[in-house]
Amino acid sequence: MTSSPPSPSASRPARPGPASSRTTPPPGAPAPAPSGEGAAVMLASLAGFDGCFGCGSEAESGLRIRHTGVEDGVVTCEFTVRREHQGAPGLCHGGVLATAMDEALGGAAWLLGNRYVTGRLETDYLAPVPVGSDVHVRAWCTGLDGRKAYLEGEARVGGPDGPVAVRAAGVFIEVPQEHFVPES
Ligand SMILES: CCCCCCCCCCCCCC(=O)SCCNC(=O)CCNC(=O)[C@H](O)C(C)(C)COP(=O)(O)OP(=O)(O)OC[C@H]1O[C@@H](n2cnc3c(N)ncnc32)[C@H](O)[C@@H]1OP(=O)(O)O
Repeated sequence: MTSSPPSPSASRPARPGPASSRTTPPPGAPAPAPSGEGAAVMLASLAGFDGCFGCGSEAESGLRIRHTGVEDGVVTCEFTVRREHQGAPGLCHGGVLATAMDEALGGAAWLLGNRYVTGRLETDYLAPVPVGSDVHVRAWCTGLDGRKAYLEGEARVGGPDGPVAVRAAGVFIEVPQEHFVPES
């Protein structure tokens, strides 16, 4: 009689959530109440800037991520994996997917009504993402602690309810406008 190997779900422990201790808000850190006002103020402050590698229309080599909405504090965006995004043959590069997560978590941070930069970004890759895929990303804030905003997000393949390919958690740090360098 031949025996078959145990199924992955039987042999491996369940995967933990995306956040490590460094991307988990400290006990008591408030989760912000959703508000559309912060997004409006921040979008106005970015008016005329199209150079973002993630979402900028003027960034020719960028991902051209499309921001599709904000609801109850959750930011949604999407992009299509092109040939130039490959890592291994036929599959999206992990750094490209990390960029998309950075963009979405960053958007959920800026939604809070202040300017934030990425301090730490953690990513779990759960499934390969083929070239040609539409990748749907969502992100939300899990807590605020002084200048630190804690964020989580996930990327799904093929549609908003498709299989989860990436999960991410991060800490974004609030900075003043003067942190940025004016374009020359
Ligand atoms: C819908 C809305 C759409 C909006 C669209 C817009 C989308 C935009 C999307 C954009 C997406 C793309 C986004 C991008 O690509 S952002 C570009 C990539 N990121 C950077 O360039 C950041 C580079 N780093 C720095 O500039 C400085 O180190 C910063 C400013 C971050 C801190 O230096 P600063 O001297 O100012 O502050 P501090 O050192 O006193 O630290 C302050 C607090 O922060 C805590 N800390 C610091 N580092 C980390 C860390 N790694 N993990 C955890 N925590 C960290 C630190 O412990 C301290 O906590 P506490 O001691 O107070 O408790």
